[in-house]
Amino acid sequence: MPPAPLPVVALTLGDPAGIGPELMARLLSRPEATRHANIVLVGDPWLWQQGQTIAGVQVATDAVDGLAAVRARADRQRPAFVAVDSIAAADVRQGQVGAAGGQSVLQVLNLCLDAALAGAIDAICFAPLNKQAMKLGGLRHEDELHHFAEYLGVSGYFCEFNTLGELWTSRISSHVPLRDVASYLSRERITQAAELIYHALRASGMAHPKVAIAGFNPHNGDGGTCGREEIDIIAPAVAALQARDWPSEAPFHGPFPADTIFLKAQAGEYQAIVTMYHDQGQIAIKLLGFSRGVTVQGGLPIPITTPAHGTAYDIAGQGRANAEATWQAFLIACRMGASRLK
Ligand SMILES: NC(=O)C1=CN([C@@H]2O[C@H](COP(=O)(O)OP(=O)(O)OC[C@H]3O[C@@H](n4cnc5c(N)ncnc54)[C@H](O)[C@@H]3O)[C@@H](O)[C@H]2O)C=CC1
Ligand SMILES: NCC(=O)COP(=O)(O)O
Repeated sequence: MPPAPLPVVALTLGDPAGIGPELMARLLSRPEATRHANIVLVGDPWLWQQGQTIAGVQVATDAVDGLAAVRARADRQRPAFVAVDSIAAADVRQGQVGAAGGQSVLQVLNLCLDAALAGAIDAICFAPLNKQAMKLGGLRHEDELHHFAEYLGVSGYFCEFNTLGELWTSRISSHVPLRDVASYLSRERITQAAELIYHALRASGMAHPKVAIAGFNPHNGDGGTCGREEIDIIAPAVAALQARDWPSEAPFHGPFPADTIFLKAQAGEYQAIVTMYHDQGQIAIKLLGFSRGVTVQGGLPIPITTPAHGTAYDIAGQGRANAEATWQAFLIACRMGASRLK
């Protein structure tokens, strides 16, 4: 029997002024990488070379004309390389925000999104980008996920999943100022974020994921004396979820005080937590495993993953970046990409 086809997974170098090129060089220097996917790296040749130099590795690649040529390659033992001309070396100041860097990231990601829409690739794993640079470089949305959703024509609920091994989180609000967060809370958004992560975990192979819904105010609002969002919005959303027709016990529970729910999830009681805002989930996930955290862009028609950490400008160019989260993001992209081929 012929071996199962490998998913075509596109990798990008991320923000040129950050640690992304170094991370991708470390990732691709692992010989086992090409056993998980038919890999195609998309980037500027000078930047790829710089990343390898910083990481202290050299990785042989096969030049291909475009992303459409990758699936049919005979030899997948080396990553394919699609060269782009998105930025000049003279326009990059390592460790500094730059509009040219943000524009370059958008150009490369759009190329990958076009390839995904054309069916030429099965998943994308991107190295960290810098949202400030991207906004300077032309991003019109609060973050890249909103850009992806518009580009791919998504009409349903989408949000980042932050994952650490078997523990996943979804969000009601994301890259918005903290003072605006309360205005994002609604029964509809909470039920959609809960169902989205439930179905994503089921699709990833978990038969009966249990989902906890976090509260919003300190101590879950202390019976309404410290904020009413739990009573007015979150508890009714959980009740609406529980009232639906589930094959066995309803998989949704809450709201729970946000400062302790991660302890229960860590003990295995829940596999997912719906968080109300970015740092409610991310502080916990990053404390539990900074070097393994992965962000999955949830609700999109193709899998897109990235490490949970960012561009780390303070250590860019120093050869000190830990590539484990990038490796985990790559493995998730490979798994999700492979499941689309079945
Ligand atoms: N995957 C992505 O595209 C992500 C991008 N970002 C973006 O990154 C930019 C900077 O974000 P920050 O909040 O400063 O977080 P950051 O994760 O870039 O840096 C926070 C601290 O963690 C350290 N760190 C991060 N990654 C590391 C690694 N692989 N190895 C060793 N140390 C590491 C940094 O040196 C720094 O001290 C922002 O524009 C943000 O939007 C943030 C998270 C994810
Ligand atoms: N660029 C991806 C990104 O910023 C996701 O990180 P986070 O919002 O999950 O912290």
